[in-house]
Amino acid sequence: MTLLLDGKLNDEQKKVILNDNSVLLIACPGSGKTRTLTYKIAYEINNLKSIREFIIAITYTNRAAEEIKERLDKIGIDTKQLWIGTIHSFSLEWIVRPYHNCIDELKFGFSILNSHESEVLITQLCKENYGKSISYYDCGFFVTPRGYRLSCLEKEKHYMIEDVLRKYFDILKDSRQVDFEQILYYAYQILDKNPIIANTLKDIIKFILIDEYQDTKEIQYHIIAKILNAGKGLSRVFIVGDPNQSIYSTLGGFPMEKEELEKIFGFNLCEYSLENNYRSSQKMISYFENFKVYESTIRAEGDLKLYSSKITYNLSLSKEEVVNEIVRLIKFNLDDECITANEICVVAPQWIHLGSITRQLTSRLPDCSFDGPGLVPFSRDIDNFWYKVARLVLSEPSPNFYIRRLRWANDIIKELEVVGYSLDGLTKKRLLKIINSIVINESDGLKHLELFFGELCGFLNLNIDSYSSIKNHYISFFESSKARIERLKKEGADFISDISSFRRAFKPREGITISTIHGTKGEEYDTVIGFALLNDYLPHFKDKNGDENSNKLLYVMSSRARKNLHLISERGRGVNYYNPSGKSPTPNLVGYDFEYDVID
Ligand SMILES: Nc1ncnc2c1ncn2[C@@H]1O[C@H](COP(=O)(O)OP(=O)(O)OP(=O)(O)O)[C@@H](O)[C@H]1O
Repeated sequence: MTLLLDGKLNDEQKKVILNDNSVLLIACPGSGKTRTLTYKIAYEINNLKSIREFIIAITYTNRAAEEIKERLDKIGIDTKQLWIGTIHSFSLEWIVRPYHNCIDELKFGFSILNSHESEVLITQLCKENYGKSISYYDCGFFVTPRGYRLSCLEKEKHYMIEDVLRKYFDILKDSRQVDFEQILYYAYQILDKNPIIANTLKDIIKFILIDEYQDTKEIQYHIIAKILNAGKGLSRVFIVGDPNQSIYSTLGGFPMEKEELEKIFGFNLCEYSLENNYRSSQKMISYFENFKVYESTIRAEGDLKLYSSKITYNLSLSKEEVVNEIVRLIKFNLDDECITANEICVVAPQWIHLGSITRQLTSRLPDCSFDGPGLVPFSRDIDNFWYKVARLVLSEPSPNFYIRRLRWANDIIKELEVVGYSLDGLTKKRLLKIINSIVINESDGLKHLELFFGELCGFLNLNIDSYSSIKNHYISFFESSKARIERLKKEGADFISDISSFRRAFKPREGITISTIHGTKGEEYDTVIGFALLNDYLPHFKDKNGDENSNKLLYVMSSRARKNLHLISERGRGVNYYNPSGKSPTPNLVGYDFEYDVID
């Protein structure tokens, strides 16, 4: 395939792509996983024998799916026979929607409860039944082939949570609603009880890719296994990830062992690894290798291989001095290291520390802009029809985004077709033109969208009262966005309801990023500044596997940095009667004997 000769792939990557068997690929940080996946998909699309065959690529987030789609567009690959998205979307589109009549609870139809609606319902049940003893945040659960498991680490709360969830599931059953986790459960049940369905799917699905397998849940492996098993080795799989970066174990994610994968799939996997890191300096790699939980080889191969990284660790500051120190480090990176603001990321282990630091940094560095945590004023529910429309309303109609926006317009057209709206010659290009032509003069973001949607419906002659799912999505989009804006305003983000905050969600990354460590998964920056690296936060005080999980988080955080890394374990946080000197530094950092740099 000539595409593989375009010089963008190294020999390791090429070998993996050209392997025509099923593959397990362990890819170290910065080894070009996304590039390898993109070319592998291109290669497999090229090898399909019939127009009825499909390739399925399962990504951890919708954002990763978008990125791969865009890269395929760029290299000119026709993606008609590719389906790419999260396991939830796959399970819904390919299994639960087409075969819901195999499940008693769903056979008379069902609707999807989005995460906001689920939060409202569980919050109400907690309050009604247990006052303030438990909250929505205690009630996290994930499904397994044998039923659901709670993610709350406080065992003494479990009997209350189980009671609330029982009531919650009963309400969902009576109202024929399904939440996100249940999509996986029902998909598994459908395949498990009806082997003929897996048999039909295996004839269409010739190849399945799973990205970030280290964060894949047991039930997800088993859903895929049902299809592969039916194929008796004729449908192939390509699994890629890095066990050292498995940071979602509380949500049930884990890297399944090769032997176990082979057992459930019913065939052998060829194991490969990508060991060249194109991101970081050798010094940075040597630093983060210390946090490895699984053995692996990592070689610096990028342009920054010999870069003289600054790696600092400060444990003497008080919490009152943290902002000053972060400002000093940002200025050092901007002024002395000539690093741009876009390439700096400030991280902490938990959300609670980020709101106030964003506000303080914004006022201390007025010339810098910040891409803060959760600063998106509407809910990003990818399955919501009006979210899909909002993406087009809020993104810039520039040539750079034309292909992406055309694809988004196509998603809307498909959705309109599904609900039975007569398209009457409406194409994606025409829809885009209509949207680009609408002008609304309203600075409040939600009002702006309301007016825009109204105009658009007028143009399309679309009466939303005639389409129940579109109407429900409308209500849900505005209700969840209002709730989100209220919460963000309470946290001090007064500017959040302005249309400019809405638009920012679809602009390329701008300014200094502020994020949790989890939120930096898959990202890369020149400089990473980590603070609140303290015992109880990292590792979390209830984490029974704290030592291993804190190593993995430190590994993920440090491996995002290309050039510089600055770590801070400040004193004086969490001071109380029993703990007058506050939380101590993260043990895995204090115990690491490294010759840190000092920046005067
Ligand atoms: N063959 C190659 N030659 C040179 N650079 C490459 C090659 N493959 C990938 N890269 C570059 O390496 C960098 C890291 O790639 P990418 O972000 O895909 O890594 P990753 O494996 O997903 O990392 P992580 O698991 O840490 O998120 C990117 O800047 C990418 O352009």
